[in-house]
Amino acid sequence: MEGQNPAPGATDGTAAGHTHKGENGFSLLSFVFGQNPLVFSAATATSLLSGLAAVALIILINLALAPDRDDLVSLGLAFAAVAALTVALQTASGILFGRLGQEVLARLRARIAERVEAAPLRAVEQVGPARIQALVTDDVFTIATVVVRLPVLFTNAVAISGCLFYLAWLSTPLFLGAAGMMALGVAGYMLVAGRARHHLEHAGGRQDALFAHLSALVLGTKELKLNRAKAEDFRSRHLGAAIESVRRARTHGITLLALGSAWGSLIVFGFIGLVLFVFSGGGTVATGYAVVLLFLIGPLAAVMEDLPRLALARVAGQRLARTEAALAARAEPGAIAVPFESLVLGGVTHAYWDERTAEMFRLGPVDLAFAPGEIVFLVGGNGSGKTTLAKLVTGLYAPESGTVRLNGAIVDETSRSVQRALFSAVFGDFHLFESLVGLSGAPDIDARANRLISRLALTHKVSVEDGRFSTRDLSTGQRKRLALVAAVLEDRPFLVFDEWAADQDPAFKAVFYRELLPELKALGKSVLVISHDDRYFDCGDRVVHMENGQVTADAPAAGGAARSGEPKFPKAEFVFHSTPM
Ligand SMILES: Nc1ncnc2c1ncn2[C@@H]1O[C@H](COP(=O)(O)OP(=O)(O)OP(=O)(O)O)[C@@H](O)[C@H]1O
Repeated sequence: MEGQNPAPGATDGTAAGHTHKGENGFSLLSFVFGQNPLVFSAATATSLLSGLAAVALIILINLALAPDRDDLVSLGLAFAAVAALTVALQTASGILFGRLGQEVLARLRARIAERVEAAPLRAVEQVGPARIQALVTDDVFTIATVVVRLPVLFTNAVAISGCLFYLAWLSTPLFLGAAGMMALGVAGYMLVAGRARHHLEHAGGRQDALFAHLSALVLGTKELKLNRAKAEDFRSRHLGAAIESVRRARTHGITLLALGSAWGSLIVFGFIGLVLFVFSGGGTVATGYAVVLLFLIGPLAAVMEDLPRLALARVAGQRLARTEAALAARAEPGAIAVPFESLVLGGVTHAYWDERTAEMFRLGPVDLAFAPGEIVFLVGGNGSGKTTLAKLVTGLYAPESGTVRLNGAIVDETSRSVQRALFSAVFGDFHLFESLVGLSGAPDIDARANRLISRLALTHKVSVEDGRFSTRDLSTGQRKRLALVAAVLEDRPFLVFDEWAADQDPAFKAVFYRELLPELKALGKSVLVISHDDRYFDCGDRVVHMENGQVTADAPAAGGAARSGEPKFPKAEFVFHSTPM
C-alpha cells in the first residue's frame, strides 16, 4: 500500500467511517457568536439599529410627502440626521462582520487542522485528503461569505419587520394581506429549497472526487505528460466528468433556489400591484402605501438573494459537521515518554473492508513481543500486511480485538499516545517536512543533524540551518536518508523503517544494514525493519514472516551478527547519539 492514498470507498468493518451523526450539528450563528461574542453582539446591534434607522427614514419620507406640511425644515434636519446615522451604522456593522468573517474563516481552518491532527489515523485515511482539502478551501469559504452578508440580512430583516408594523399602523387589512402573501412566498421558497439542498449536497460529494482528481493531475504530471492519450482520457473522462458533475449538481441546486426566490418576488410584486392598482383607488393614501411597499422591494429582493447563500452555507456546515463527526477523537492525555521495557501484542487483529471490491483483508490474530535493543526484521510478500502490522505496533491503529501491553500494562484509548511516543518511523509514504518540526530549540540540533547528514553522505547536497533543510529537491533515496535523520534525531527508543533501504544504492544498503542498524542497537534502540533484502536478514536478532495477514514464522535470524550487541564495524562512530528529549 505504500505511496498510495487509501482507496476511496474503502472502509473498515468496525471503524467510525462516514457517520451521519452530527448532520445538523453545525449552527452558523452560535459558531460565529462563539468566535468573538463582543464583536458579534456589537455587529448585530449595529445591523439591527441600521434596519430601524432605515424604517425611520421611510416614515420621515412619508410624512414629508403629505400635502401642506409646514415643518419641512425640521423634517429635513431629522432626515439628514437619520440618514447619516443609517450610513454610519451600516458601515460599522459591515466592518465588524467583515472582521468576523475573516475570524470565522481562520478559526474553521484551524479547527479542521486540529481535528485532523487529533483524529485516529484510520479515520483520517477514511475521510481522505480530498475531502479535507475541499473543506478547508471551498466549504469554509462558503460559510465565511455568509457571515460577511449577515449585517445586510439582519438590517433587511429589521427593515421588513419595521415596514410591516408601519403598514399595520397605516391599514390593518393591508398589513394582514402583506404578511399573508409573504408567508405564501416563504412557504413556496422553502419547498423548493429542500429539493435544491439535495442537489447541493450531491455536489459536495462530487466535489471531493474533483479534489482527488485535481491532486492526481499535479501528482501524476509525469505520467500524463508522457502519454497524450492518457492525459486526454484523464482530462475528459475523469477530471472533466468530475468538473461536469459538480457543475451540473450545483446548477440544478442554484436554479431551483433562484426559482424559489423568483416565486417569492412574484408574490410580493403581485401583492404590491394589487394594492396599488386594484384596491387603493389612488390618492394620497395610495401614495403612502406605495412608498412603503416600494421601499419593501429592496430589502425583500436582497433577502431573497441571500437565501441561496444561506442554503449553500448550510450544506457546507453540514459537510463540516459530518466530517468532524467522522474524525471524532477521544481526548487523549498528552503523551508522556516512558522508558521502554517490553511491548507485547496478544491476539491482535485488524480488518480493512473495501466497498468497491467487496473484499475484506484480515490481519491476525497476531502474537508478537518486542524487547529493548532488539532488531526485528518483518518480511513477507506484497500485501501480506507488514505495514498494517507496523501501524498496530506503533499505536497508529488501535487493534480491533486482542491486546497490546506496554511494559506489562494493557494499552487503551487513554494510553495509546504513550505507546506512540515510543516510536519514530519512516514509512513508505513518509513525508519530509521542510524543517526539523518538533525539534526546534533542542540543544545543538543543527550540528547533530549535519553530523548525521554527513554520515549519510549527503553533505554535498543538503545541510541544516536553524533547524531547516537547505533543500528538499533531492532524489527519493536522498529524501529517505533525510527522513531517517529526522527520525533518529527524535531519539525515541523504538524505530520503524518500512522498506527504507529499497530506494538506496547497494553500497548504502550495506551501510544501513551493517553499520547503522548495529549502531542503533548498541545505543539500546529497538528497530523494526520491514525489508525484502534477504541477504541482510542476518543483521537482525529475529525475523518475523508474514503471509496473507498472518505471522507464519518468528525465529532468531540465522547467523545474526547484531545479536552480540556489538557493531559489526567497531570503528564506526556513535554519531547517532543525541541528547534525549
Ligand atoms: N488504508 C487502507 N485501506 C484499505 N485497505 C488497505 C489499506 N492499507 C492496506 N490495505 C489492504 O491491506 C492489505 C495489506 O496491506 P499492507 O500495506 O499492510 O501490506 P504490506 O505487506 O506492507 O505490502 P507491501 O510489501 O506491498 O508494502 C493490502 O492488500 C491492502 O488491500
